[in-house]
Amino acid sequence: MSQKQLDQEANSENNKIIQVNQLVKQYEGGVTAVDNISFQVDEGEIFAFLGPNGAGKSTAIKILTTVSRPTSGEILVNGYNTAKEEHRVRDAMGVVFQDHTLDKELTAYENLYYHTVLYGVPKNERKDRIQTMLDNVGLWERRNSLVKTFSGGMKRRVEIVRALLHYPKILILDEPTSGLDAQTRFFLWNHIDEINRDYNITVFLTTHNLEEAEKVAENIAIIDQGQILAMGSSKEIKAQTETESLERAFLEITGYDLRY
Ligand SMILES: Nc1ncnc2c1ncn2[C@@H]1O[C@H](COP(=O)(O)OP(=O)(O)OP(=O)(O)O)[C@@H](O)[C@H]1O
Repeated sequence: MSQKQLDQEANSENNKIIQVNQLVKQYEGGVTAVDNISFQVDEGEIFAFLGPNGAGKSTAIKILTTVSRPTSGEILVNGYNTAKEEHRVRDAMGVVFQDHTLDKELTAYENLYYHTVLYGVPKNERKDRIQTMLDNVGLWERRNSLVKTFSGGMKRRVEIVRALLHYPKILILDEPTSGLDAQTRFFLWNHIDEINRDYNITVFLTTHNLEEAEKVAENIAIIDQGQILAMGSSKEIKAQTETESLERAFLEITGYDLRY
């Protein structure tokens, strides 16, 4: 048995679908955006990665999603190294980035179809998957509209569909609800919760909305200045800080000073 197979067997045994080991990222000019962090995410859990502006969340997500490489340390996704086995890692995950990334000049259907081609979804399954998933977010009727005519909430719903079309094991959401109205936020969190429960998809998310994180996440890591300052369930973090809400616990842990 190869080392890779042994590693993967070990991972599946203890169910750690994301393993972050002593991760460091230094940018040119000397900023240490991620400063030796380690944590693990169990398969099937909803994990929230929280921190103030500039804490290092996006930097860590870029490494996790193979967009950037670590200075040292590593991230293993489903047993594969994000810096060395990019394709395997990308196949295992669906990503919704903070900024909208759909092609505005194409229709919703065209955007999604393009993704199924790119990710090798079998040809005879493409239309059905798109129809079922667009239906689930209430947008099948709008499939032939150009994305540039969509509201922010509609775009986000299409982006979540796109992230799921190739049946990933992990869904990565970087501030999925920022700038969206209460109705869309309510809908999206319920949808994410449902996907997680029905298909055992692991969800790794960042958000500045701590109330929403508290409702949806089973485990939370709080990062600031590149370092993890607290980790556990919302209940555990509140108990550690003797606070009543995650928002207050977060402020106690990361401090009350404004960030630049
Ligand atoms: N390309 C870059 N070059 C140099 N420094 C960078 C670069 N990208 C980010 N940084 C710095 O690294 C640190 C972490 O930034 P990062 O964007 O990862 O934080 P964040 O937690 O995602 O913040 P936000 O909540 O505002 O999105 C900050 O000090 C930031 O200024």
